[in-house]
Amino acid sequence: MSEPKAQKIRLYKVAAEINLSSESLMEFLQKKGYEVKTINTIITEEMMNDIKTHFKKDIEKAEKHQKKVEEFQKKRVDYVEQVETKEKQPIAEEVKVEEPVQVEVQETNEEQKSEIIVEEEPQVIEQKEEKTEEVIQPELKEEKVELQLEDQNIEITQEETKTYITETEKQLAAQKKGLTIVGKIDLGRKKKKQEPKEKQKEKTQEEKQQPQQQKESQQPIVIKPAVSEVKTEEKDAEHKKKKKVLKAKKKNKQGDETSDELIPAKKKKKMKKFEIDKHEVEVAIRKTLLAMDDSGIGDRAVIRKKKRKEKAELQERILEEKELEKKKIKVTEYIAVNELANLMGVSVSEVISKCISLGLMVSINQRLDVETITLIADDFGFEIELVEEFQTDVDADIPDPEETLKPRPPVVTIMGHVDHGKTSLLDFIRSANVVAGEAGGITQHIGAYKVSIDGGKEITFLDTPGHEAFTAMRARGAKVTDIVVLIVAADDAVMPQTVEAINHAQAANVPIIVAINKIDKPNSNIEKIKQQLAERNILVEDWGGKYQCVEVSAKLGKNVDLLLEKILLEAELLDLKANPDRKARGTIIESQLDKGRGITATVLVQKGTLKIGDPFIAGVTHGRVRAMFDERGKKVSEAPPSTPVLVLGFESAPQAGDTFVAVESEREAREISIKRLQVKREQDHRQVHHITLDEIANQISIGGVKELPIIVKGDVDGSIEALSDALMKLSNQEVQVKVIHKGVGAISEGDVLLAAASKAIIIGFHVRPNVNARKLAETEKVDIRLYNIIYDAINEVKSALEGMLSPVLSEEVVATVEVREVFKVPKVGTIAGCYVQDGKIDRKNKIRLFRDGIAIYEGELSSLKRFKDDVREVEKGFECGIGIANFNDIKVGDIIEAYKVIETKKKL
Ligand SMILES: Nc1nc2c(ncn2[C@@H]2O[C@H](COP(=O)(O)OP(=O)(O)OP(=O)(O)O)[C@@H](O)[C@H]2O)c(=O)[nH]1
Repeated sequence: MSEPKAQKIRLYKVAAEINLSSESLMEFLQKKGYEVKTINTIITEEMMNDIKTHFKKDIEKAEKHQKKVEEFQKKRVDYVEQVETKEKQPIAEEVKVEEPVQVEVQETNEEQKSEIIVEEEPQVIEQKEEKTEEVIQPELKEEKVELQLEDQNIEITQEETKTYITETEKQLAAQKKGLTIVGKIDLGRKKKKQEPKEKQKEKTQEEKQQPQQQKESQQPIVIKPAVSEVKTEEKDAEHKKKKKVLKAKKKNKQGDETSDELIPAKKKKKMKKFEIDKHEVEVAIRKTLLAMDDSGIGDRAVIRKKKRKEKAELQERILEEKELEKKKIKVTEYIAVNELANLMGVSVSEVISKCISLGLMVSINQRLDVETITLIADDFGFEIELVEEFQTDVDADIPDPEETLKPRPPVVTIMGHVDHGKTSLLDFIRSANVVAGEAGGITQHIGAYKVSIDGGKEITFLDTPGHEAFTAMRARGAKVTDIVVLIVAADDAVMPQTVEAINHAQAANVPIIVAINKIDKPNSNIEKIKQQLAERNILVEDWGGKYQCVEVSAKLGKNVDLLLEKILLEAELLDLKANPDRKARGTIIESQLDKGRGITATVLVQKGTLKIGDPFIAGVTHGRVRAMFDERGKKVSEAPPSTPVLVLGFESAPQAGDTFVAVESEREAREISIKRLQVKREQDHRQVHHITLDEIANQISIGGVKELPIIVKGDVDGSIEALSDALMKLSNQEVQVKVIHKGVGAISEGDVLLAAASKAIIIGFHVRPNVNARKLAETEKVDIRLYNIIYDAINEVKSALEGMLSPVLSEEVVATVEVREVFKVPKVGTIAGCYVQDGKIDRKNKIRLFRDGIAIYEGELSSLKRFKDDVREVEKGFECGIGIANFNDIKVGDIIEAYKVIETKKKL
């Protein structure tokens, strides 16, 4: 009992003590915010306080009741003592049979006590038993024997009751530890419930019989108490004792038929004092029993089992749903390959190879259509859910009625391997056009331009950068391109990127015109190129194929006009038409951050006519056309189909490849933009989540992958895409390059924070960090690298990656030297006179000293001399003097092996 309160007070016990079901108490505590899981939960002091406050009335009631019981008990004990004192006096003869009866009385009391104050019971019982024996022994032994024989049943009952009481007492005593709230009535009741019902019945009947027995035995017993009340009680006890024999007999013969009705009203009145308490107790017992019947131990176990089962089922269902949820990915149409891979938590290469197996040549940043996305997702066991916001009416590309269509210029993309002459060709065409057109116009790079050919015809060229890393741009080019000019240098050959270009064009079902360039070069071999193209299923016209072919010299401009003619011819065949009299619709070619003008983007209008003041939506951004410029920086007010224009008025930078749609009102534009942004945010969020998963998965499969997270910021969207693409391509099984963020604009504090959090480096292409970002980068130790040339960025990252690959250290023995003499030089130490047997020993070499074939020292040279001069190296066949740093124990016959450590960086 002296244990601290906080210990071992379990919920069910407290519940019992305040006459409450454990479940109700649990519910109460749970509502209070406690973590209560079972009825065995230990009640903390805090909980106890809450309980006390909330169940104040119940506790008070219980306490009141307890007090009453105690009072009663006290009186009872006093009375028993009185009786006992009297009995010990010579009234023995009359009270011969009294003892066992007294036990009976006590038994009844004990029962009550067991319900009330259990701790005291064992003593009471024992004492009384002893007393009984004591009294009996000197008295009529015969009777006692007879009584015992006759009363076997009763004796057994007594025994059982005692055992029961002792157990109850023990349990309660254990339960009582540390509890201050009394009110043990329920506990007793609880235990009582466990007692066979018959026994309870018996007891109740015994109790009920008492007055009757009293009545019956009243006459032969002479009792002398002075106070009438005590007298009555005494009589009661005596009668009970006497009647015990009768009762036992009765029991045997008639069973338990005695009822309350048989009790005379008078006696009942006299008993009232006890019966009030008794009644209360009985009511309480019945209540508790009723409550317990509802949730009896057996029932509770079943309920618990049921609940557990239900819980398990629910959890299983949740898990299943989660699993299903996991297998469901929300995508928007034209999601890029890498985004799709991230969403599915698979590697990009897996998605790409899946695309290839579907006959699609794709790059990392290439956007996919719904059908492809569905097919790929299905292959990886994912279900796709198309996010509607990206498919609003605005996006629905409703075909225009035939009669509204008018011819439009072809959009041409020049593709080819590096250095095969793309830029030269584009430049020649442009410059020739400039000369032919408006002289003096300053050519601006806007990613696309339109040229006018003699006869009023026009061709729009997409000026996609010619670097191999610009795969994404090419892919995007193919989406808006009507014709691809495949350029192959006649002095070179069909190269990997030539093949890639062919694949892209064919995948997009875009006709190809072959331009064999550099025919002015003496080593040019046109036929070889045609041959190689034929091997790739590109059979040129003069070889009997369908592909138009022009042999040009971009440098000299030779046959360039012919090429343009062929383009127009091809366009005619394609019968390119668009409705210029509708709201414009096009594609973002690239977006830039212009110092003076803010965010600008090149839009290639594909349908309708874009006018100044038009509200528009482009990807997740929107705006209103504030101004438009052509590639010469000339302001234009209208842009008909196939016209590239630099548009001002974007709210934020759009992405290359985004669809540009002019809408009726700015409000509509804003609403769609907000919706799209929400979807995008959700997607980004999910993507980050999946990247993490991907990382983990990869880490497991690869076994500790090292990775380099990168943030790419640049001035032009196209360059960013290309750079990111190229950087990600540097990934291999050992090192993963992850572009965790990319965007147009200066390097901001946000970028630095992101880099710090992700241990990423920032690559700025044509952009710089602002002052705050620079300061933050210094404190956060974030590496910001700025480049103006794409190659440099790629090469540096490549070397960074090589650095990350643990270098391979190897040794190379460079010389074997024999010690032939040993000199002790004061203040210097031991110098060995040596002969270089093999190789060439260098002053910087590391050495190992072998004696009898065993390496006894490893270290460095302290001196290397030829005669008296210090030398850097000594060659085979020469003598030299060698001093070993921190080592003097050199002996004649020792062999010095000189070696150097070679650190080989693993190449990607
Ligand atoms: N002799 C000769 N040289 C050419 C011709 N066309 C291009 N060149 C040269 O080839 C080199 C590469 O030409 P570019 O136009 O830069 O090639 P590119 O395909 O645009 O190269 P990237 O932009 O790096 O992809 C330059 O030095 C050009 O001068 C040509 O018709 N004849």
